[in-house]
Amino acid sequence: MLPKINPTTTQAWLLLKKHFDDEISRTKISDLFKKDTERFSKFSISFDDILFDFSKNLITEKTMQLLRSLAEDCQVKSAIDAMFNGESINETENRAVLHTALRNFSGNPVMVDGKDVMPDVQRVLQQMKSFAEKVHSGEWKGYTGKKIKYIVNIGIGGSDLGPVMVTEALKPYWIEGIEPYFVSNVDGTHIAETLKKVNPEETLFLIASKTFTTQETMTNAHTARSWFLEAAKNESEIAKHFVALSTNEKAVAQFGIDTANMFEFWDWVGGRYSLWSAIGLSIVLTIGYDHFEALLKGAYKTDEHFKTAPLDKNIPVIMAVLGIWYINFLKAQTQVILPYDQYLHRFAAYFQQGDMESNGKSIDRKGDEVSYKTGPVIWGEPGTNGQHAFYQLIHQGTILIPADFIAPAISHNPIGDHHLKLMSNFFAQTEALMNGKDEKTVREELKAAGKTDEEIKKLTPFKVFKGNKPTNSFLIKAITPETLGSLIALYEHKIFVQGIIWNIFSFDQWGVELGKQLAGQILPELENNEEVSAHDCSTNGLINKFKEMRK
Ligand SMILES: O=P(O)(O)OC[C@H]1O[C@@](O)(CO)[C@@H](O)[C@@H]1O
Repeated sequence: MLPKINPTTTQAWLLLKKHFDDEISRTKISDLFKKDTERFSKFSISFDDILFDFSKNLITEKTMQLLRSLAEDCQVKSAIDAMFNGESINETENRAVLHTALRNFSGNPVMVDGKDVMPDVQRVLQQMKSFAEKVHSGEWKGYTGKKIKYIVNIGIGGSDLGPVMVTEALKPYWIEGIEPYFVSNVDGTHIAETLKKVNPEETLFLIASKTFTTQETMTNAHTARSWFLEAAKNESEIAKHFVALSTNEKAVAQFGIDTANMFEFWDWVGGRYSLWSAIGLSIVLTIGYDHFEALLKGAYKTDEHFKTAPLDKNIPVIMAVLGIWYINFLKAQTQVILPYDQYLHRFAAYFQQGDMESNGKSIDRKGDEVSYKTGPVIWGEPGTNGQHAFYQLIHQGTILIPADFIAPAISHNPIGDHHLKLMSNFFAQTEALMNGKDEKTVREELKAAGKTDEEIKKLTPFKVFKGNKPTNSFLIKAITPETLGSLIALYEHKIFVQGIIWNIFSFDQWGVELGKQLAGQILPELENNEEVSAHDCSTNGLINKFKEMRK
């Protein structure tokens, strides 16, 4: 069981509040750098091919000591051990939380309810490996004897976002002749547009669903099945073109997929933490098993770091407590993730589910309403595009937005001077956010530009940058399967630590149920032309207008 400590009752929380009021509220990050030339070395950590620089945060050594104390007061270390040891820390669903077991290369067992789960984990990994080898070699053929070329993953949320993000991030590693596609939305456009790009003879559908009951996925799966049978005619051909990734063998069989073509995973794997499991089959088919294993090993390295590093040298713990510092003491409500790497264009989207579905909670582990802020809004776009979209607000807006900057030192596409220009922006933005530009400098620049005194007086307020905007920088040697695995796991564990300190349960998602439930009630109302009146007048009005528009 997890500790049930209200963080606001800890001594560290009270001291942090005083620390902010007495010191930090009047501190400038740029001044801290002026006072301490060793600041970068004090507040950065090298972790294999990843440099984590957190020196451009609004923190002092005292801040970090107090934040570490907060983690200690909230018993973060024992919670970490409880997770890795397979305790049922997902208490509302009475499940363990063991996505870490999926990438456990220690050789040690992982016990769930008295059983070592590692033999099953390794069996499924081997099943994924040998299946992918058959597909890639052409041993596995479609119903007309052709090799598989198109992989269509049908899934949503954790059964989609992870495979999409990883296959996009690792595009340089794609296997020649394999094209992955992902269908998630129940909007018919999604599958319609995808099916235009593939053909039945060369397409393998992966029906990815932990529960195998999700409306969007089942609807898309049945549409794909009908589309396929229009060409193949015989239901016996389905087995060559449909496999299932699920925990629900019964539902898979009921759908009509041979359970021999099922790649299983288990209820102790959360959907948003499942890319390491059978849900990752689309990744294996796209980049090959060896690269998928490297991804797992990268995450495993982070797991070992997370388990063993002291709290003040523990990257996920530092990421987590910095987030709490900004959310609970400096009143930030969002966190932006800015990967300066086009291949990582779905990285922020992935952690929208990972973070917001984990920590978007308002009831604590005792069942009481929390009295403090919890999970932030996660958002972001690749650099430099974000600079031309929303950096105005980050630089000169009225809300504090802590930012994570991520970039590879080495590009997979070293064309001309593109990468140096990208990186010059990466370095410049965190510097600009920290230092800003003061009034004196603005006036001098305007004067040098030949502006009149009147123009200078008028323009200066708009051109001042207050600065003092906090950022983290992750400088990665190159985005490879291994470094990507490590990076993803860093964020996973950051989310875990924040949930522990916020005294919430990060591994259930009851908040997604009500909408689905009401949609199930409304759907039959849409299937006839009768006027509805069972809802509020807005919902009634909208539904009735919808019907009118379609006449
Ligand atoms: O994998 P499945 O069972 O189809 O669930 C898909 C997604 O739906 C949820 O919103 C839960 O209902 C996410 O947590 C989950 O990743």
